[in-house]
Amino acid sequence: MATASGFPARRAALQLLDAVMRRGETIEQTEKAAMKGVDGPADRALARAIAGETLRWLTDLDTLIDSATKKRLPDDAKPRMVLRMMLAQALRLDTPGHAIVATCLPLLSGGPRRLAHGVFSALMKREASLPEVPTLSDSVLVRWGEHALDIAPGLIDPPEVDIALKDASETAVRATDMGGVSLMPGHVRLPRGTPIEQMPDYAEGSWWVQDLAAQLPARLLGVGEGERALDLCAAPGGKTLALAAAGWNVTALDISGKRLKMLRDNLKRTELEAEVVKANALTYHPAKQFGAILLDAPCTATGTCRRHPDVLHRIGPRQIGEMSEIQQSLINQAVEWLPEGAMFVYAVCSLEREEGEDQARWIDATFDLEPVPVTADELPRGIAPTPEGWVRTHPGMLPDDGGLDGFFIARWRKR
Ligand SMILES: C[S@@+](CC[C@H](N)C(=O)[O-])C[C@H]1O[C@@H](n2cnc3c(N)ncnc32)[C@H](O)[C@@H]1O
Repeated sequence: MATASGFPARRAALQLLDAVMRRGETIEQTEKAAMKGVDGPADRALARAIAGETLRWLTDLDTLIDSATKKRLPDDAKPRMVLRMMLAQALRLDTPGHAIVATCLPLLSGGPRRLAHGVFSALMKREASLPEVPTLSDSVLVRWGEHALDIAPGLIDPPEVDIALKDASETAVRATDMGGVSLMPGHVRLPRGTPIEQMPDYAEGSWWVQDLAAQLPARLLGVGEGERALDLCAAPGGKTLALAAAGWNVTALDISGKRLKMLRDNLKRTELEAEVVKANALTYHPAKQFGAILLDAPCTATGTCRRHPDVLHRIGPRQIGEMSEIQQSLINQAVEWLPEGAMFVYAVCSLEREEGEDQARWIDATFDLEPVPVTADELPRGIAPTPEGWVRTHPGMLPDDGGLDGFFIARWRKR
């Protein structure tokens, strides 16, 4: 069988899915290798979309497959993965059936093509469909508990594109000019798929891409008026840019040279300034004192499940446990460096209680820090602080405005 023109994109999607499901890797880690031989941005976007939709709807796709097979296909069997991809294209991307068959069955060359073809055709014939809202896996349902059913509708589609403005006084004008809407001063939301880097004023540097929830931690430190702030896990720099734009004299520290290169590029494009330090925060010795420390800690990133649905299948108790230990080590360091009266903001883009609420309780119980509760007027309309004065966002919030990422944020002052 000659391979159809869309075959390389499907092969790449299969490799992306294999990397996530079998090896627990992120899409980003594997993308470069998987995309070899895929020509052009449209085909690369297609490969990403197939993998993304498959991961987002995996539980429901499996239910359909199981309803059409006499003997259950093992979870990691190649025909199951190819069938998941085929159905995701038919039911989520509106790809015509003949194109799906022509580009996906060759992925099973030398294998059970007839079985996959038969299952796919049977499901198409009976007009199989997906539920309105993706069904979360049992392990995610258990972890997210009472929030799970609220979060799931936020996963139906990939998110729109949020940008943060360097100058919040331009919010209304920019929103109108760019065809977006603003959910708080300094924020503009653009339609899904907006080709950011091709926008006429991208190079001008008066804004950067940053989810609405990710814009909150730096804002909670207020304006800097030239005071020193340490952005402790800073790269690629979204929060460094926000702090610098708010008048802080920022030291941006990160362990990753590759990610710091992105941070430097971001500073250059936006013409903002920060001292950039490549160091391990756990062994670093700051030579100066800071009026504020922002710890946007490394985490499982399950709050970014709308744009990175691989987290729905890669993350489990082991990763959550490892991350919460690292977070506590980083918190220990940060608190040690806080002079009296200095502010401390802890943030994670995670939906896991162990990385968020439990860490805040541990901080309260362990250190001599005074909680500084977040107030409703510091947050977008429709998001309220928790009774403890923390911020907990998740993708099911602001449903009429397109949702936001999951973040946990809390604030203290050194007594
Ligand atoms: C959640 S990301 C930070 C995102 C960033 N604040 C932003 O807004 O763009 C966590 C960062 O922590 C860094 N990191 C992890 N362990 C570290 C350590 N021991 N010391 C310094 N940075 C570390 C990672 O390289 C990663 O860039």
